[in-house]
Amino acid sequence: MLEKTLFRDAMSRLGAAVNIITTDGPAGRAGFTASAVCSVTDDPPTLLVCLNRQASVWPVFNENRHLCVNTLAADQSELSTLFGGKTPMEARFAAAQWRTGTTGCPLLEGALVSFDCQISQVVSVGTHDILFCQLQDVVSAGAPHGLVWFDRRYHPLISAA
Ligand SMILES: NC(=O)c1ccc[n+]([C@@H]2O[C@H](COP(=O)([O-])OP(=O)(O)OC[C@H]3O[C@@H](n4cnc5c(N)ncnc54)[C@H](O)[C@@H]3O)[C@@H](O)[C@H]2O)c1
Ligand SMILES: Cc1cc2c(cc1C)N(C[C@H](O)[C@H](O)[C@H](O)COP(=O)(O)O)c1[nH]c(=O)[nH]c(=O)c1N2
Repeated sequence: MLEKTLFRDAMSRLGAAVNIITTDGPAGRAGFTASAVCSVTDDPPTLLVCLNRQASVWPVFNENRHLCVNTLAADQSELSTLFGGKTPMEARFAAAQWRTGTTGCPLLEGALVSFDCQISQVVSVGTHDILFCQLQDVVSAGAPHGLVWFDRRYHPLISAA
């Protein structure tokens, strides 16, 4: 089998949007940073999120069955680091402004776009769960200045006027 480090080095060459995945419900509120997010199908509108089952947030997402994918703007990289592990949950949420989406999940103020979803299917592969998420609502912001995780660093993505 291919060395884990070889795989990670290769994957570091794939630029990806940076997202904060949030949830709220019977198991409480939680959020984590994810770059493993991808469109699946537009009928029904579905995306996927890969979540490590070792993450402290895993039991919360597993019980709530709803999540919101908040795609970060160029000026939100510090928030990504905060939600990227180890920080207590209250401190993560205290660093930004939120409102409640139609599913009850937290929507991040200033995000490029927020996909409010119901988890429709879960498939476990190795260390991760693939969460298939059916869209219930979508909220887009104005200026699309994005944020990309590439070569183990953040890069602003500025849309030409
Ligand atoms: N898909 C993921 O779970 C994922 C993705 C990015 C970053 N991370 C976390 O952030 C830390 C720092 O990442 P980095 O990009 O600076 O360096 P890294 O060398 O750990 O990772 C390089 C790339 O490999 C992939 N990757 C990393 N950990 C993975 C995992 N456990 N499962 C599947 N793919 C994985 C991602 O595409 C990542 O950008 C990682 O150690 C990891 O804990 C996890
Ligand atoms: C840029 C970037 C990108 C990702 C991550 C981190 C960072 C910094 N992390 C790790 C994830 O955010 C972290 O494991 C969770 O915050 C859970 O950490 P705790 O277990 O709560 O400390 C992550 N984890 C995951 O399960 N799927 C993913 O796609 C990603 N992507």
